[in-house]
Amino acid sequence: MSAVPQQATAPGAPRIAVRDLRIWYGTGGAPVRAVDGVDLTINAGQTVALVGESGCGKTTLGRGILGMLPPSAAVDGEVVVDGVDLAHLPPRRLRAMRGLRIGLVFQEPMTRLDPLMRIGDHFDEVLRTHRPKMSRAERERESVAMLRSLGIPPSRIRQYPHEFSGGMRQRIMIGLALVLRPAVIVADEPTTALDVLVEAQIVEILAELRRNADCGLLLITHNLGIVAKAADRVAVMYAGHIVEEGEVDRVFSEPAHPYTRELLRSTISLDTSDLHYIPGSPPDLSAPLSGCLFHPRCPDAMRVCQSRDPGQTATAGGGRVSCWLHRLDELEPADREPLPDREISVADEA
Ligand SMILES: Nc1ncnc2c1ncn2[C@@H]1O[C@H](COP(=O)(O)OP(=O)(O)OP(=O)(O)O)[C@@H](O)[C@H]1O
Repeated sequence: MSAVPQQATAPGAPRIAVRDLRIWYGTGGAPVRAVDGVDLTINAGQTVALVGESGCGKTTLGRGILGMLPPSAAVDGEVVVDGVDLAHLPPRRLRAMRGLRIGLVFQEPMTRLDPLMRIGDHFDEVLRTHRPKMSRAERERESVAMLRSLGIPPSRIRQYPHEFSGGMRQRIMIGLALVLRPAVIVADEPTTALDVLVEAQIVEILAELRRNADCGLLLITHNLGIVAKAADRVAVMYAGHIVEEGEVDRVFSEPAHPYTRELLRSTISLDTSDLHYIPGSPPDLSAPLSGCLFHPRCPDAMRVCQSRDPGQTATAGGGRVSCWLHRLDELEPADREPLPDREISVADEA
């Protein structure tokens, strides 16, 4: 497969910086704090995977970055893309930025491609809207180059979406996001609707994208196998917070947070027939707990964990973790005692 077109941003320069982002949904009762003080940076050419159990806020964070939240959501904090804070842009300027600076890859491409439009016309429309000065010939050249870079023969440019396989349609979606050379692409579960073989192709494309394009990619996925193959860094989300972030290899081989460790254990392994799961369930985000939010389910919980937020501690390789186990030297002996009433939340599950 040939390379995705190159851009001029210095390798490793930040393309997006999310700072203290908070997103909550007003539901009539207490607000649901779906994203609660998230910091995240994605550099040029870097893929950051966002993982965590269902309901921990991954999609809300992705949509917050894209400025595509429902009207019931309120936002505070910063989403800085190439120096512009998107979280505080008026809706019209935000719409212009979206697509141009931030691309989006959806789970199910068929719902996003117009069945009555040829593939070439999809590319043409995107380029015409966002790059009005481009000539027709230039637009066609760009479209053909993009299709070729994604392994789709340019001869198919006049075909309709239904003439492509599911995997090819997803590649076309990736191409439509990439053709504008955005600073960052958000891909929310891009392989969920695909079979295993096609999923492997998409993973390869995402890995290729990481090597050759200089945009940043936020990859939201439940599939830790994909994270291992396609991401540079992983951010582990729990109850609206990023509890651990770091290089994929390091986080997977030496998870610093008990939640990360339990999440990794809960994936089905070919080496074992045991199916491990994390007892209990994530907290109600409209009535957050004090202290570390994972403490009711944490096998390592200490007394301090139920009352005091652990803040963030740097880990090796430029990572970070929010866990008192990494700040033991700051604790009194009484703080370090194991938490006696943890079984309550496990019983809740039953
Ligand atoms: N439109 C909405 N209105 C109110 N609450 C919402 C809305 N969307 C999501 N939520 C709540 O926000 C929290 C985070 O949901 P979100 O979909 O972001 O999690 P997720 O990690 O992406 O889950 P999944 O992996 O199942 O997609 C959940 O408690 C969810 O019920």
